[in-house]
Amino acid sequence: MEDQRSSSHSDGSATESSPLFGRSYTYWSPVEEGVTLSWRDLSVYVLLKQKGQPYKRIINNVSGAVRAGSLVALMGSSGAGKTSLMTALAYRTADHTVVEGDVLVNGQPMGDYMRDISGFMHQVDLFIDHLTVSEHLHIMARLRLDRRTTSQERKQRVLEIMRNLSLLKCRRSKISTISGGEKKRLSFASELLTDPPLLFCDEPTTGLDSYSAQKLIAMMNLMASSGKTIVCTIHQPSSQIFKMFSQVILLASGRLAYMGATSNAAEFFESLGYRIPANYNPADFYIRTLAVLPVSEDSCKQAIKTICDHFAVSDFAKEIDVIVQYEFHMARTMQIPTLFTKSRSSTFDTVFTSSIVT
Ligand SMILES: Nc1ncnc2c1ncn2[C@@H]1O[C@H](COP(=O)(O)OP(=O)(O)OP(=O)(O)O)[C@@H](O)[C@H]1O
Repeated sequence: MEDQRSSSHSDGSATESSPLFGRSYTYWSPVEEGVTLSWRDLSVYVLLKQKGQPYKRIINNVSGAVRAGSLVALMGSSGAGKTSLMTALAYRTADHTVVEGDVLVNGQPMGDYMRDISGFMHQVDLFIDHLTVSEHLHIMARLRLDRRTTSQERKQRVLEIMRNLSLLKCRRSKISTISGGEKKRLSFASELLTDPPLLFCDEPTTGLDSYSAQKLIAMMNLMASSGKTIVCTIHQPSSQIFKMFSQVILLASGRLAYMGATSNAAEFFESLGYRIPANYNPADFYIRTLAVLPVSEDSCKQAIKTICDHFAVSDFAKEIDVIVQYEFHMARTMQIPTLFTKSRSSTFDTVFTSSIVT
């Protein structure tokens, strides 16, 4: 039987495959193989423009990995750092933001190519209201698809996307007249035109009724099972929607409170004495447990710190760490430089260590 870890090409060159993903490291092709995203010691800072406190740390030294074919829920109470972490992983941070740490995409340091291999669905839909659904998608196809794509191929792609996202029946409707659910699906469709292997979605279900939200996440789940990697920030998913996510990342005050299989989160919280009451939505329970309530701010912060500290040394964290270490080890073995620092301003170095507000 062939050894899964190593094989050789017809040209005799050695190939090392990840025992975790069966992926080759001798060439880099996220489109063919799906994307595994891994990050190590990632921190995000924002520029405050205040005297004496120029930077505030909003993501605090987190490491993690998301496998190809996963649908990941990035959750936490308001202000926990969900959007900040996701935009950093998507290489789409704002100018006033500094990201420190390493992010690898299938063992390669992330870079400007992220825009070519990933889609980003924004929380707020930006459309020209008087266009029809079909017109909007044709314009987006012209802008986003490879220049060599023929007009016939573009038409075909738009038709296929409308069919897959149940937009055919409203294709001739002006965007101003379609429903909230249809708008969300149109926004998602625009990101899917180029068929990116990696998708980031910022609160895709906000403003949707439960049926439309479930339908959208079910579509994402289907896409993930065909190999895409999809990361979503999400607020208050129903139990049914929450179960559709294979992995969950729980953030609290910029730290990791849990990351791993959605189905294992309850076990971790239970090990710390937080048992989900019967008939309670697990997603709501985690968010409540990690919320800082104004009436008991200090004790909430202490409880959150305890949870994050326990998670950092838990078996769940070790499991993730194995993947992260492996990805970085392979990058090192293949002599790929992993250092990644985005939008680091020249003033950053001089003020950095003395001025961080956490
Ligand atoms: N430009 C900024 N200046 C100062 N603070 C900021 C800035 N951007 C973000 N923050 C703070 O960083 C923290 C994390 O923000 P982020 O938007 O990532 O949180 P979130 O979990 O996505 O929140 P929400 O669920 O409310 O959208 C918040 O406390 C926010 O106020």
